[in-house]
Amino acid sequence: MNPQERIAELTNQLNQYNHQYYQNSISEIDDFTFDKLLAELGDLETRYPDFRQPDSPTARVGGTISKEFSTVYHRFPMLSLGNTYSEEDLVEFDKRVQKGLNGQEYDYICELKFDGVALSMTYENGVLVQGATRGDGVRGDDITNNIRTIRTVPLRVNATDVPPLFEVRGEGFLPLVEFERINKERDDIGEALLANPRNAASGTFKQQDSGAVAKRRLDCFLYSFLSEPEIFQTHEESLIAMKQWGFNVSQTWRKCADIREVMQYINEWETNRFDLPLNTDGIVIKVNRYDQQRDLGFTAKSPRWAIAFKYKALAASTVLNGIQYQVGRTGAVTPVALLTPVLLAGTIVKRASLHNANEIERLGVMMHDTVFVEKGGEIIPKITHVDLSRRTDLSQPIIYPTTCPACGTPLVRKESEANFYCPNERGCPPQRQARFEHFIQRRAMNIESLGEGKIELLIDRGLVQTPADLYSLTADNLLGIEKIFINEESGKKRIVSFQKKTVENILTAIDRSKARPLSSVLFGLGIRYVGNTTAERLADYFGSLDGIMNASQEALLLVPDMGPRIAESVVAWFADDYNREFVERLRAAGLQFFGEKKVVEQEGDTLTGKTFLYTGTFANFSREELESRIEANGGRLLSGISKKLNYLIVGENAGPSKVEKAKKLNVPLLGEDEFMAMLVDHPKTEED
Ligand SMILES: NC(=O)c1ccc[n+]([C@@H]2O[C@H](COP(=O)([O-])OP(=O)(O)OC[C@H]3O[C@@H](n4cnc5c(N)ncnc54)[C@H](O)[C@@H]3O)[C@@H](O)[C@H]2O)c1
Ligand SMILES: [Zn+2]
Repeated sequence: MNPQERIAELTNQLNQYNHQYYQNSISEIDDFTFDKLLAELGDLETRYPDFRQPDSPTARVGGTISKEFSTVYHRFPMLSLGNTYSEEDLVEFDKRVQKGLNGQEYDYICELKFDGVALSMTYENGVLVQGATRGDGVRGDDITNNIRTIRTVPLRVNATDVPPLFEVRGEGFLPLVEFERINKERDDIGEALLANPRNAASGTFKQQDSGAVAKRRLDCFLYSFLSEPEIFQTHEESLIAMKQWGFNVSQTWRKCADIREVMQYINEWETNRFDLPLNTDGIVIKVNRYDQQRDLGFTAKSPRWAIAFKYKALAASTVLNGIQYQVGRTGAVTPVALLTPVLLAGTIVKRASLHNANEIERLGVMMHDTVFVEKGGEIIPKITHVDLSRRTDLSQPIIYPTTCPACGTPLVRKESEANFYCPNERGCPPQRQARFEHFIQRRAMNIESLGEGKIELLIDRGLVQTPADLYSLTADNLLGIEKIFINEESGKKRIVSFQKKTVENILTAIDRSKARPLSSVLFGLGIRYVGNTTAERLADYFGSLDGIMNASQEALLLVPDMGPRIAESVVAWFADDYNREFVERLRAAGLQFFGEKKVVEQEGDTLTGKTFLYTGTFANFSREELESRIEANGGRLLSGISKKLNYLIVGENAGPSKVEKAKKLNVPLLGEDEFMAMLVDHPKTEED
């Protein structure tokens, strides 16, 4: 391939990766490879400037704006950062700075490079008035409502010494524990898992429903302050002041007198960064003094006074000795690689995740291969590739099981799903075990004193078959039973036994669980896709388990935010005699089958069969009032604008993108007065 063709190819390829990454929150390749390709393109363009393409990703910030949000123009451009993975390049950077400053003294501020989404927040008279994404650097998406859900972002700054108009910038992110929690919940109800915290954060910030955004506890670290005129002399001053004003500034930054101290900072954080509550992919080095920053200036894409040093993902090479196939509650089979123990980022790694059968195929990995494992954002490291140079005759193809490793039932693969499933829902031991664990969890029946091997023991002894059996347990059944568990890896023994105190605690917890609300009971049943929130909505809407159990798919779809996939799953679950019998036994045990029906009393039926959505604020209703009036008069709320929408109610400060979209789809717009008129059942006049 000649240089011209290579330049065209790289431009095209990188623009596509950018599109996926920024618009769809998907990484099609890893960052290191992306950065290598981008550097290759940059080199080629320097050598063959005539072949550079007008849309080259080397000269532009990678993102764009989207149609779903209104567009805002940044007062100061939001740029990218030059990056490097090598210390030599850093020394080069330092030389350029030195030269650019003509022998002046300077120092650096080092910060960690937080791996999330760049955010900009504007404050007027101390009040947060706008929050935006970086977009293409010049314009971004107005995501103010979503940014308001971040607890650590002050809605108002109470200090008297802030300028009347200023902007702060930072990195919005999903904390690692939150990422793990969401994925555990998703796994629990059979939802596809989120790929990594960065892409999850990016996808969350772009959601239309800020209520849904609030449920994911996003956070943000601030690293920049902008105002005109400038009120600080140095970046250091700005970090200190922002912290004092109540902004969330990570206290991991450090002032460094020269590039040697910068290197030291880099080395210290190489492994320490894994103890932070979020992913970091490097550090950012900034010239401290603002006047010097100004002297150094910008390229089209990034400041000349800063650079990002990125850590290569920490990798180690080891041998794949075996694969353990784990079966989850929904029957999904997940392969886990068993490795010769190896030290990686300060911890001994023995296992790595392999996700699913596709992943094994993609990697082309064979048993006894030497493989590279990397610690990325996730807690469990992953296998990134095979060291083919070390493949020997010992390597054996991996034969993915066709039957369940736990119960021997032939596995099935549903269309459009990457996982194989064991369909033996009832008899398969790990599935049964996981069903118990789901049932006793805090957000369900809250009998967590039964955890850690106790359920296993009860099942072993034949004391329980289904969670309904818990309600017939007596002290006589339980007292004194015990089992010794031996950890396969460490060989350590653990004794689980039911002593008097334990038995009392468990029986009390079981008894108390009878008072758990309807929504918890419903969640505890373990219906696929019925998470906590869905269970609450169903309970609020129907007010009784029988109501839900006997509802048709159409009736279920009337519940706010209910989609066909969930409705189908609910109907199918209750259609099963085995499940019905389980439910009847829970009823007999005295669980809560009734709840408070929180759905508003019917006022009238003038809106029957019509669908609504609203935008903006209203003189006569709060959001909640508006919603309940729609429902009380037989109407139904939709969560987005589509052809199915009959009316968009438009209030003050309505979202222009919603209005535009409605117009495009010919959805009629209603003013507040027009909507109120619809609520009144017009009496017939004498003339008709
Ligand atoms: N895997 C893929 O498909 C893919 C595609 C596109 C981009 N990428 C990755 O994204 C990078 C490009 O993204 P980019 O243009 O946002 O550049 P960048 O992420 O390398 O650097 C700029 C960003 O760093 C962030 N940042 C974090 N901590 C900071 C701090 N303390 N101070 C200042 N900024 C801080 C800011 O959000 C800023 O916008 C690429 O180098 C690549 O690694 C990956
Ligand atoms: Zn099975």
